Amino acid sequence: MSEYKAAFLNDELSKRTFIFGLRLWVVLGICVGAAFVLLLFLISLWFTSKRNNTAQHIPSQKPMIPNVSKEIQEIRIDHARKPTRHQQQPKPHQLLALPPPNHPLPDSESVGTIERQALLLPLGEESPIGLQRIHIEIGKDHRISYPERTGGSSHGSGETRSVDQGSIAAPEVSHLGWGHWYTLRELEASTNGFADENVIGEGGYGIVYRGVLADNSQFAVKNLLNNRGQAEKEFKVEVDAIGRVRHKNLVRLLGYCAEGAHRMLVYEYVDNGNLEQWLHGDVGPYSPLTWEIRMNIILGTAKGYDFN
Ligand SMILES: Nc1ncnc2c1ncn2[C@@H]1O[C@H](COP(=O)(O)OP(=O)(O)OP(=O)(O)O)[C@@H](O)[C@H]1O
Repeated sequence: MSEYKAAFLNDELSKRTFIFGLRLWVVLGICVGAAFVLLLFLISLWFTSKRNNTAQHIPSQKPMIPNVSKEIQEIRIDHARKPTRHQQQPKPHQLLALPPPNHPLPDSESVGTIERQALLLPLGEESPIGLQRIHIEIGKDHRISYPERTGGSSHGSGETRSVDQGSIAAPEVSHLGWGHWYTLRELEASTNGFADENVIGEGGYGIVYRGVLADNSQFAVKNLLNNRGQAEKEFKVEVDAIGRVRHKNLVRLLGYCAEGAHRMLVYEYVDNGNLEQWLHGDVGPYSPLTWEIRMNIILGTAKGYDFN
């Protein structure tokens, strides 16, 4: 019986069809192959659409990866006044300028070759952005000369509004060795009087505001809290450690303001958010930080801590 069936099947499959006279088993084979290819195609389509949906869940206000807004150049500073290793420890937010994936990281040797460099502008020069700057020369005694100040704090809201003209005194801090001295009035004007809507963050030592200069460039100014003289301490450490150093993994300190009891630090503005936001913030169901990016963050952080 089974032999009969096999012979019958053989006969049937060997019959020629109307499709180019091909035998039935050939046609069936072609159909099975085509169905298999179609199935593979549909599966790949499904995977592609799933991936696209995932990408759409990532918030659009943030870039896919924390790109470097711009490269921070290294500078060479005076060896004799090189801060101690302890002083140079940058804080996490200062490592915001993260290297993009595949970006070659600086080797610590190239960063560590530090020499004297004149960084500062002539005394009393009026800057193109309308801010009067102090000029400090890295010289033998590292002293700072202050231009004659006229006028004082005049507008704005927030805690600095209470500062009247009479309370504006020459900074008591000297021997800073570096920096641009901004007046309280100038910083008030560019932060809309330290308005709440200009707040971009708050740390353990003070509130950070976004400021906009006349040429539309932005900066970040940290108004140091003065709890039991903490502002003065933090101010000195920050200016001494960061002020004279430029490194691609460190946010650059542009200058400072020291008037009366007020101590403020002016940084370049880095619009990348902070590391905590990227690691623990609302970035959607899937973090855009790939392992490669995470490795670069870790390496960049380590390099930032070790740029002696
Ligand atoms: N230069 C900057 N550009 C843009 N945002 C900044 C800048 N500096 C600070 N911020 C924002 O302000 C927040 C607070 O910064 P801040 O330096 O005061 O605190 P911190 O470093 O996070 O903590 P702490 O000072 O207590 O160690 C940062 O997390 C960051 O979001």
